[in-house]
Amino acid sequence: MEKGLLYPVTNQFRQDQKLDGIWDFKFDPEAKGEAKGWTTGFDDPIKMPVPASFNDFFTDKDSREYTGDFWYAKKFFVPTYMDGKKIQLRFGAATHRATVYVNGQEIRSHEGGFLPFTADITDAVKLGEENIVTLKMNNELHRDALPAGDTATLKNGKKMAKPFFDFYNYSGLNRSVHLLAVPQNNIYDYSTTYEVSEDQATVHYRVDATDGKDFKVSLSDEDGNVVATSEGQTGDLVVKNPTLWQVRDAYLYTIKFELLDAGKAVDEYADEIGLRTIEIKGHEILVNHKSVYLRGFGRHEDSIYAGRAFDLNVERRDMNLMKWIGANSFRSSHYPYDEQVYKFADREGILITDEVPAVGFKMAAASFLGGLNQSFFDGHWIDELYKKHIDQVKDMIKRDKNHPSVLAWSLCNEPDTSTDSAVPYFTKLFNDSKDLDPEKRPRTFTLNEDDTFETSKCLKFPDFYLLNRYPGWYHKWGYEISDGEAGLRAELDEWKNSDIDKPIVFSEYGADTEPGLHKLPSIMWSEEYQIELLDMFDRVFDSYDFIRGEQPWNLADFQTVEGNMRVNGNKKGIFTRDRQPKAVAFYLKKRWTSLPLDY
Ligand SMILES: CCCN1C[C@@H](O)[C@H](O)[C@@H](C(=O)O)C1
Repeated sequence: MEKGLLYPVTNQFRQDQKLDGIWDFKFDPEAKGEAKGWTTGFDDPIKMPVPASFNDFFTDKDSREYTGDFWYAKKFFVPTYMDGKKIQLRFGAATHRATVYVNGQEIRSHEGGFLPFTADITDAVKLGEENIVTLKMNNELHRDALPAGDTATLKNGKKMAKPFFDFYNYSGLNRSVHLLAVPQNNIYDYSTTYEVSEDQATVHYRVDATDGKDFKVSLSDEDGNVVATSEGQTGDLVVKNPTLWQVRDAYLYTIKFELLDAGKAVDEYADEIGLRTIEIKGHEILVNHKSVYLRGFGRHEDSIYAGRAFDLNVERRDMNLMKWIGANSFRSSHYPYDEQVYKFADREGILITDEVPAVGFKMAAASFLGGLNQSFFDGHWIDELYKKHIDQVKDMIKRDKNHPSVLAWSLCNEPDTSTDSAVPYFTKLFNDSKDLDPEKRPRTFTLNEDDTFETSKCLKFPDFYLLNRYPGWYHKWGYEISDGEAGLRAELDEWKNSDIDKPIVFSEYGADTEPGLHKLPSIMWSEEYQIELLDMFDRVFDSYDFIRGEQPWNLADFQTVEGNMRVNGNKKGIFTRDRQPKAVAFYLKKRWTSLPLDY
């Protein structure tokens, strides 16, 4: 678990320099890089862009599909003005694990390919000189790691990723690398909680520094006017006649913390926050005490060329597509996204269900991807897995807790909850995570269609339900879709007649659709069928008032493992992988823009 995960800033006390660009890269299939001295660099490097997944740049299959150890290296200069500071390297995402060396000195290791970590290199760097950072990385999949899968060894000795999940195992330095210089005595974390009413908002804050509790705190509006001040490690900022952060109508204040030593400022950290509250009341999801109906998508960080790398250009396009279609939310399926995604959503007033990469915890569902047909939670790997799982839940919440756009935390995607062995695992997970978020936002996980009202043994844990349902695609498909609708209604009638009074959001449903394939009457894979399937689901959604959200799968087509069920990836996108609309996009736009924005 990381001590602090504040997003890097430059100010009068801090320096943030990105090391993005071309790095040296080399595969290490024999895992002998250390023995060969690669900790201080290596010959015959491949010139590799960062941030980027390495896979799709290559023209040979062995390189694209490479699984095992691989290395990055980059020379960087540390200016003398950083002398006296704590000097750090911050990696936005190293997928899936990394060991960091600076000038040949091992600094630290990190497990988990979708959350940042910081390496303190103060004692390893040479000031006023060129230094070298190298990373030994590895992208193998294991049942006791997130995301879950296996790594097979083929008869030719090459390793192969066997994901228990439906997205490509893109690997590498997928997000930016920052060279940071911060004061020895620095602010490393803060949190806020809110009370809001028409004429007043109160921001309860807490701020933590490595040494000292003497702080000055201010809150400014979007015009730079200071609207409230406070002092001390904890306190309240009271705003009269506030402009609240609303769904699709965002307003961001700037909170600024100054750390004082003997009355003199020695560090400062400023960030944008939104004044809003999140509640679940009965089967309603409330933002600022007002019921919200979620409409949006499951997504992936995925694009042509750079794979899973964060790309500002793609994110700008995706945000515009979501605004165009009338969406107000998305789930960060199936892993926490780059921090800049949350900043975009903060600005656009879009709600995020933030999901940790606990995906593939279900052998049966993974069977078409090569899993086994048994209960995942009966496995011998569970104890080791749990340590990594809760560690990444802690870091996800620590990193993302101050974003107004974060609505809820999804602690798992489609776990195997129909067996008794899942219950102790989820009991521990929900106990260990209940105090991590100062705002106590709702916690949930997605329920696969094997995990129904009848069969799941873990329905008591989620604060609201995320249902992934695929009648019309994975069963009762084509002309049989009417039986699919009947089955869906039968399950929802059980929820309706039960004593459960929590919101249900449909977090996945959809049909693979080849853009440009038209058929009258429809046929599966045609654009017409995708519309028919969504129209069936929408008829069902409109029949039950406890359904408080619809998030079809997926915003855009995305890459998966190759297989006889995938046509160059998953084609359930409402938009193509190059972000152009399929016919269904116009159907959804008409439905969603007919609803008030803040409905
Ligand atoms: C059946 C598993 C649920 N869901 C997970 C998601 O990651 C997949 O892409 C999606 C699908 O198969 O299209 C199904």
